[in-house]
Amino acid sequence: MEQPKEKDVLLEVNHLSIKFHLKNGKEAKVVEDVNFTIHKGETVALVGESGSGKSITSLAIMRLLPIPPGEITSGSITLNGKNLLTYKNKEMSRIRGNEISMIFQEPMTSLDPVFTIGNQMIEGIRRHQKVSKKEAWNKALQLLKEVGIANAEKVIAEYPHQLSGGMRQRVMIAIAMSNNPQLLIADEPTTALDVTVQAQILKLMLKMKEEHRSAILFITHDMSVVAETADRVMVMYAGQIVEEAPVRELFLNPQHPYTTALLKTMPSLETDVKRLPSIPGTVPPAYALPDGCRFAPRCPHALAHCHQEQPAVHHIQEAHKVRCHLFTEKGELAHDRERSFAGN
Ligand SMILES: Nc1ncnc2c1ncn2[C@@H]1O[C@H](COP(=O)(O)OP(=O)(O)OP(=O)(O)O)[C@@H](O)[C@H]1O
Repeated sequence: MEQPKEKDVLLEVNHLSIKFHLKNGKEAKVVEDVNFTIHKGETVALVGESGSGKSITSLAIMRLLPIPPGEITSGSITLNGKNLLTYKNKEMSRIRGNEISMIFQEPMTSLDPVFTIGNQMIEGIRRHQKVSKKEAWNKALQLLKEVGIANAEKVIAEYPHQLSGGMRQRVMIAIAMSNNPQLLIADEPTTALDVTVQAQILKLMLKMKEEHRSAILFITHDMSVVAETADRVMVMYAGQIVEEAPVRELFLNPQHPYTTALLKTMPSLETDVKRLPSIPGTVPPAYALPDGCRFAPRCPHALAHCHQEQPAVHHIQEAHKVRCHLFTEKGELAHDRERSFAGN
């Protein structure tokens, strides 16, 4: 993909921080000072282990966070220059399913079991477009064909439970694309499917994205999926983005020790899949974050300093940023860290 231009900015998340007020009186800082931009037509992956805050970030963009107990403590989420956080609920329901759509891991949670696929699709289309029932029906049928459902005339009259997991996810993609969204948020859309169907669904999402000229925010914990889909990658750890880079750059030149560790969890042709490494330790809970760098307790390169002070974000290159004490202000390896790397 060509270098995006400033005027092509679609979504801007600035200094977003979110906390949850827990029943035991504690506070959980689930997202902290998250900043990123998505350009028109771009596919951006948000990657990280379970519990890192990926879903909470996407729910905040959709304005679907449970508030309370959730609270957006700072920041803005701007779509086409307008801050979604200032919208009234009614205005936001016009944006949702229209300018921004979302696909979840488990389609049964979004599909209504008591309505046929056709009725659900028509409802969604007519909520945002002034078309007759007949026109909406034809559009639904055409979309089902576009997502590769061969017997669309039969499926349109069926109920969600009558379809396989892969078919339901195809239907969800058809519904998500039915109003030509500018941004599609896909939260682990293939995790529940078997490997062959996963590959088909990923291919289909990218095809639909091209045809409808949408951008995608792709949420996943799977680096292989990132390699196949994304233009740009953001790595999230314990509520913060710790590294961001174009996909090729991230895979060839990862800088954050967490990114390096995540990449090692990726199967390759040479790896024995049964012996795939996992990252030692776990993501700290958002109500008990460590002092200093949040990854320091698991980091093989951590020094005393890392356990005391939060690292700032450094630019390695224009589009490559990393939040780590390994780097000085100029984005160069810090002296003492250079020695630590050399020793490993
Ligand atoms: N309703 C809630 N109340 C309190 N804490 C919550 C709530 N929902 C999520 N969290 C916490 O927010 C943090 C981030 O969760 P989130 O679901 O965004 O992670 P994730 O990276 O998407 O993980 P996964 O891949 O498992 O979905 C976790 O520590 C989680 O326990």
